[in-house]
Amino acid sequence: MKHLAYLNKYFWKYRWRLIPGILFVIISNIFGVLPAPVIRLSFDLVTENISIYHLYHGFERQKIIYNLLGDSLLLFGAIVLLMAVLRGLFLFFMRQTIILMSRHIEYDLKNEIYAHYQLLSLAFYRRNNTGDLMNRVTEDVSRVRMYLGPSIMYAINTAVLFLMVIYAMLLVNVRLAIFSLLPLPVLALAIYLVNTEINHRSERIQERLSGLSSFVQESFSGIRVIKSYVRENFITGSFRTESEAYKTDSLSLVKVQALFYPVMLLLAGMSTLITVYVGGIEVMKGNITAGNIAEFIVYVNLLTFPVLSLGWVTSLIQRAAASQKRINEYLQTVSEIDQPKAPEIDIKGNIEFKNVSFTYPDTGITALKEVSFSVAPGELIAIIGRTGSGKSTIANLLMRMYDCTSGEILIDGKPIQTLNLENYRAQTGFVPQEVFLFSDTIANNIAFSVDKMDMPRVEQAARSAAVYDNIAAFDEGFLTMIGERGVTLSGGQKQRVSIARAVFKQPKILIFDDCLSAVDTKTEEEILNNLGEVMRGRTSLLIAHRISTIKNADKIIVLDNGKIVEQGTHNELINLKKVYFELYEKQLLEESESVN
Ligand SMILES: Nc1ncnc2c1ncn2[C@@H]1O[C@H](COP(=O)(O)OP(=O)(O)OP(=O)(O)O)[C@@H](O)[C@H]1O
Repeated sequence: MKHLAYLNKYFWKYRWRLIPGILFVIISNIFGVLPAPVIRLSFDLVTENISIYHLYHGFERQKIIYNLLGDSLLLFGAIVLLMAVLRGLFLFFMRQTIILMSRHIEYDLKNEIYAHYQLLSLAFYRRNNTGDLMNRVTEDVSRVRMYLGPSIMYAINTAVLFLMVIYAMLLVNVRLAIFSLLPLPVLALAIYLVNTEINHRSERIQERLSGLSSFVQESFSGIRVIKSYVRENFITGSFRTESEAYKTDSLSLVKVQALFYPVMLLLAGMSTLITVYVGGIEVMKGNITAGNIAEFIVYVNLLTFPVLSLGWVTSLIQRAAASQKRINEYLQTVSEIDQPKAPEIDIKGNIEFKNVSFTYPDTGITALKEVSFSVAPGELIAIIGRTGSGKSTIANLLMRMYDCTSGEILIDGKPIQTLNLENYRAQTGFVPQEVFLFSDTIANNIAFSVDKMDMPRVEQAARSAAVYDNIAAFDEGFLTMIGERGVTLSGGQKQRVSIARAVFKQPKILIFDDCLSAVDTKTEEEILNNLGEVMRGRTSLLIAHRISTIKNADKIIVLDNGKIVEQGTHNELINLKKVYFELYEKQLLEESESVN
């Protein structure tokens, strides 16, 4: 329950919906209880007057008594009807305030969680899977809403009604009151147990369902592999097994649900039965009137639904508390990357790594060891090395996706951690190794860094990335949709759109993480020539595997197993005749073999 206390700030925010809501609950219950004494009056009226009516048998007066009785009953009926209408009206207001409040809070909470997600570091996203992150904004928030809306509403309703009805019952007859209320706690407990079991089984079904959809999603994504390995039958079989488990669980849920209504009706019926039996004895003793029995039956019926909802509400609150606990875990997670409130400055592009070592927090892999190098503004630095040698890690640290474990990274002589993070990232263009494009138009993908579209700049960026002609060849040009429901770009086209996105930003520092691997050497040359223009006056960091890509760099760093093993210009490194030279020879050999 303490986890739900987090939501109290929202109750305060929406207090002018909650307080009238509670008032409407009270008023609607008054109109719910009042018909009971009216019904008692009308019952007693009939029983008392029926003998007088018979007494005047054969007399003119009998008709008058009959009419009088009829009129009075009609009046009582009209009063009961009016009360029901008024009760309905206030129930409507109650929903309009409390349920609406829950929807507003649901909206606020979703936004709060999502905004918090945006602040969290890359390491957080590595630690948690996407499905789990999504569930907290959707499923968990929906469960919390059930607490904020229906649970609170029914809980208040039950409390108010209980107080009113039990007070009214005790006023009439204590013994009858105790007897008629006796089965209700049993009813509440039974409903709670059945409900818990229903929730338990529903949860299992939900897990099965998400397992099933993940399975289907993965098999559709990997359909090419499935077909080429002729595994369709195997996959269909696996799907059938998953579906079978889902069916079995669904059937077991239906069995428990089938129990729900009979148990409820049986126990509610017991209350009425006891009321009539004990009430009858009390009438015979002369303690109460027959009208009181009718009145009590109305009371018992009034209490049945709140008692039912008590079990339901308890399990809803339990589920909401578990969900809020999960939500709080994320909301209380703070990003490892702190964002200092430093002033915004224009960076020049001087980069210096001083004895930088880095260990990935989630895996404990030390990816960089005592790395030191510096780049002057406007220089092009290239990094080459075997896979897993730590090249992308340098790019990650430079984008401040992580902070280094030891050593220091200086930008224009200032430690990177002291810079205004948003301002710094806004002046840095990053082309990641794994291309990611949004399901949107090509133009919007390229102009992702700005709110307002600038078509000439988009076209220029596309030219620099040597992808302009490809885009122009599409029927809708830059307005072509890409992604799930749009055209599928080739690997090389995607890489170039991704480059155009970074170039569009016109940043002070450009980082290309192995982003020319999917283009042929001719296109690579074209891109590098174009980028030569773009990169003038900007510091660039080019990560690559091919020496042809980087040989014109001002400085080349050769990484091996997280350490810098050589650094210098292409000619200097060739003259060293060590690691770089060997790599060069090997690549030349591979090229001449592929030509032959
Ligand atoms: N997000 C991560 N979390 C944990 N470990 C990581 C992460 N990214 C990389 N590593 C590990 O760090 C080491 C260096 O990886 P990195 O991606 O920097 O190499 P790379 O030189 O860019 O390789 P490639 O050329 O294959 O892209 C590897 O051992 C890798 O397994």
